[in-house]
Amino acid sequence: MALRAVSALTWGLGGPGVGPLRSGTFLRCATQHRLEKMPSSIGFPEASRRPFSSHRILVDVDQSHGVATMKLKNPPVNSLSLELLTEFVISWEKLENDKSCRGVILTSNSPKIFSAGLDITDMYGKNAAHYAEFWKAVQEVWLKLYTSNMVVIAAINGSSPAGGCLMSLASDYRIMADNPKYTIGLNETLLGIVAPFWFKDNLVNTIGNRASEHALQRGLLFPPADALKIGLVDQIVPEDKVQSTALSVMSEWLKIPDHARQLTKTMMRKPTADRLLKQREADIQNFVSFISKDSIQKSLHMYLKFLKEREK
Ligand SMILES: CCCCCCCCC/C=C/C(=O)SCCNC(=O)CCNC(=O)[C@H](O)C(C)(C)COP(=O)(O)OP(=O)(O)OC[C@H]1O[C@@H](n2cnc3c(N)ncnc32)[C@H](O)[C@@H]1OP(=O)(O)O
Repeated sequence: MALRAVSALTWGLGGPGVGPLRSGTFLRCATQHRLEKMPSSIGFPEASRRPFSSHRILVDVDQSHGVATMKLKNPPVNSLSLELLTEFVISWEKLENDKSCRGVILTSNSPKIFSAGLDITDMYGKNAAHYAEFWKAVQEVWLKLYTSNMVVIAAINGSSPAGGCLMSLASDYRIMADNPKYTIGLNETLLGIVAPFWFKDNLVNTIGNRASEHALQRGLLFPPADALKIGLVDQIVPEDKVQSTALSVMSEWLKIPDHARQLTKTMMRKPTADRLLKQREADIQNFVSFISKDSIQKSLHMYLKFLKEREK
């Protein structure tokens, strides 16, 4: 609340930063000054924190800095189940409605896995109604992340295949733990399934057409250094610095006046989001008929078996 109040009083605009005063001079806003002093390595002072949570989502809002940290918590591998996706949307809407929240750091509660991607058990052995509900929830989470007015930074503190990679791609900036054991990428073809057009669009917008063609066809999973090389992530940092780096990057992004940044983001992303919005129902039907095929169910069965039986 305090952030909006200061900027609205000063310029009559929605976001802080550098803006024109009535006299025509320019001044740095008090909020921006506070952000520059934001401690990036020690976390938030207790007094300004407001945590809330559900079974699978933990949120900690630092109201004085306008930044929330959202952690996925779905052991053992943070798979994106229907329940998690549903809880995600509810928590996200809560943050969108909180006028004091200008940025979200999206991360995982598990130390080694950001997210194992879509929960395969939600795509295997269920009925058409379940598949439709599940896919609608996947679409909703992507649309919320991709079109959010808030600054979204993915703090990728572990492996991030498929749907986990998609959540990162939908963020504004990606910071990954520099551990060669972790990988990130859209590996759908390895499961015998196909990344839908909007996964592909988001990837192409991020790393370009040729790199996407290569990565998607082969279902490549990139270790952090390679992900950085192709622009799949923006920064790699030692494992224990992921959260503090995310906080300091966030403070840089929040120096930009919200209204200007938001309009720019909309200009860049709306055509891609609209492509899905225009054919959302058809995309659900495509998914349901594709995933219900015997051959695809067989592939998923084999993949689950492979996961259970492979040597660790
Ligand atoms: C036309 C177009 C239309 C549309 C066409 C359709 C488009 C669909 C798009 C799909 C997008 C996706 O995200 S598909 C999901 C892709 N995800 C993946 O391939 C990741 C697979 N998982 C892994 O690689 C690993 O589990 C990893 C995350 C690195 C963690 O390794 P660990 O060694 O720590 O853990 P594991 O022992 O492997 O896993 C622990 C348990 O979790 C299970 N598990 C692992 N990943 C799981 C998952 N995604 N969903 C469910 N369960 C999972 C394992 O089977 C184990 O079960 P138990 O043995 O019983 O304990």
